[in-house]
Amino acid sequence: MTNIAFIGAGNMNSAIISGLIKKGYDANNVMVSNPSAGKREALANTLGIKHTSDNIEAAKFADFIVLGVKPHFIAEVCQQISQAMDVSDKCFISVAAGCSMATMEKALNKSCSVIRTMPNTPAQLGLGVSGIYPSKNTNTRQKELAEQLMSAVGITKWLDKEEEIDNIIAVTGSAPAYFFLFMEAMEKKALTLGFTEHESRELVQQTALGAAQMVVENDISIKELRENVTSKGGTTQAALSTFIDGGLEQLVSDAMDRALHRAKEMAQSNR
Ligand SMILES: NC(=O)C1=CN([C@@H]2O[C@H](COP(=O)(O)OP(=O)(O)OC[C@H]3O[C@@H](n4cnc5c(N)ncnc54)[C@H](O)[C@@H]3O)[C@@H](O)[C@H]2O)C=CC1
Ligand SMILES: O=C(O)[C@@H]1CCC=N1
Repeated sequence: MTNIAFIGAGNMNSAIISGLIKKGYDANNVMVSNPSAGKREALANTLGIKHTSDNIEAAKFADFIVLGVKPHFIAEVCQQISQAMDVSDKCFISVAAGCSMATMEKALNKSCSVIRTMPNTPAQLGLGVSGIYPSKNTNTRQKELAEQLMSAVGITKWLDKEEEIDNIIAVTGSAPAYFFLFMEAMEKKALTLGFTEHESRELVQQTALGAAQMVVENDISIKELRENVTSKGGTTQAALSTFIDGGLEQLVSDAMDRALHRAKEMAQSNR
């Protein structure tokens, strides 16, 4: 089994590591590195993986290095590692939004393999979606490993162009938060209707789960599923017309455009 190092013990790397270990990847082959001890130790204690505060130690341990730090730290971490060792046989896989392949390749200063991936936090449950875009220097074995890593935590979509990573951010990377925002709003309203906090959450989460599962298990379109709930002149139609009159579809489209645009802006400032 290949040793994998995760640089950063934050939300995204934790989600991937949890998913990977749940899928049966040997914890002895996984090391996480993070400067502060709290999240790193909690993760290591829960999952039995190795941990360190030293990125160099983690990078020496592994051939496959997952960069899960904020986008503006990616180049700095690449530089730190490439200055400390020969990285030519290593594969760097970045989960960062808004940090380009060119920026990483420059910071690594070697023609090693770099892969950009864009997962999302449902990876924690094995229900993630990851876009994957490999550099020209990535060999078949490294691509297979990337596929093994990301498919352990959900479905994968290999991309032909780097720009498509930004589209994936808008459609899946940021998108769990869109649904959470909607569920939060429903939960708040349920409270005002007299349900307890526990009841409000349970009612909303079960409805969201049921709706998502209906989409998964039915061959009919999402539009048709919606129409099946909507009796003519009934309560659902009354609710939906409020969303439609409020411009929900345009709002969603604008929000996704904003995510896309922000990814490009970040890539410029993280050069
Ligand atoms: N949270 C999400 O839903 C998603 C996040 N991403 C990407 O994942 C990356 C990380 O995001 P989050 O996990 O949300 O952030 P986070 O803030 O939860 O995690 C970042 C972690 O990196 C650590 N760190 C900071 N500097 C470090 C260094 N020099 N060496 C090692 N560790 C260091 C921090 O202590 C922190 O634990 C970002 O680049 C983001 O674009 C991608 C897809 C989804
Ligand atoms: O908000 C962000 O920038 C990251 C990338 C996708 C999800 N979270």
